[in-house]
Amino acid sequence: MKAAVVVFPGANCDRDLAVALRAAGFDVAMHWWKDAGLPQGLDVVGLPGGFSFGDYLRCGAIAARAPAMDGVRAHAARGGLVLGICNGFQALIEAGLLPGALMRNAGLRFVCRTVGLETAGRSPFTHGVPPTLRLPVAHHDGCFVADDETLARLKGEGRVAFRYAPGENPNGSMDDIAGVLSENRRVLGLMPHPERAADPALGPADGAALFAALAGAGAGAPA
Ligand SMILES: NC(=O)CC[C@H](N)C(=O)O
Repeated sequence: MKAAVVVFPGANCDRDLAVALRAAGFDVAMHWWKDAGLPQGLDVVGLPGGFSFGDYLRCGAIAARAPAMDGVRAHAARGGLVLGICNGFQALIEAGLLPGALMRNAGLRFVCRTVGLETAGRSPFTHGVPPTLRLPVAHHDGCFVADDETLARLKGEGRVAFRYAPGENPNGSMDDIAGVLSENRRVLGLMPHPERAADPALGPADGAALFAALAGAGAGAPA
């Protein structure tokens, strides 16, 4: 199984994401943001967390317009799997691959802590992931908002992949939304960081289940 991680200037989770994907069994290529055209035969494209282009304009706005994103769009259009974590989630929204917006946290502060999550939607990213897990968050623009119609669609179509556990919403996201899926459920944007909690040798490893799900999906397991 093949994966690529797109590296933007200012990304700080690209290596962690590659390590987690490799541990789950993927061959991982690092793909520089300014190179158009992703490697052939990819199962998964990962957009890492961080501060791409210094978070100028809006978080993820410049990354969304990088040459590599044309390849990401083409991969998604073919039904390929795309995982955007934190800044990667922001870039997927800015690129129009996921709906809604990620606004400044409700408390107007950078939030860096571990939060409880509930697995909500069925998808290639959640198959076999336990119903509750704990993952770290680290962001200042993580407050998911959407208009009423979009929110109703996301909920009605089971496209909320993860919610913050009751009382643990760190950023004021509507309906406690922590992660959303595309219409075909093969693009996931997730604010918490599974790649920072994926190796039991380093501490809690609830995030590993998500990469195992992806590996299963890449190998043709049911979504
Ligand atoms: N950890 C991250 O990816 C941070 C995302 C973004 N720079 C923010 O702070 O909201």
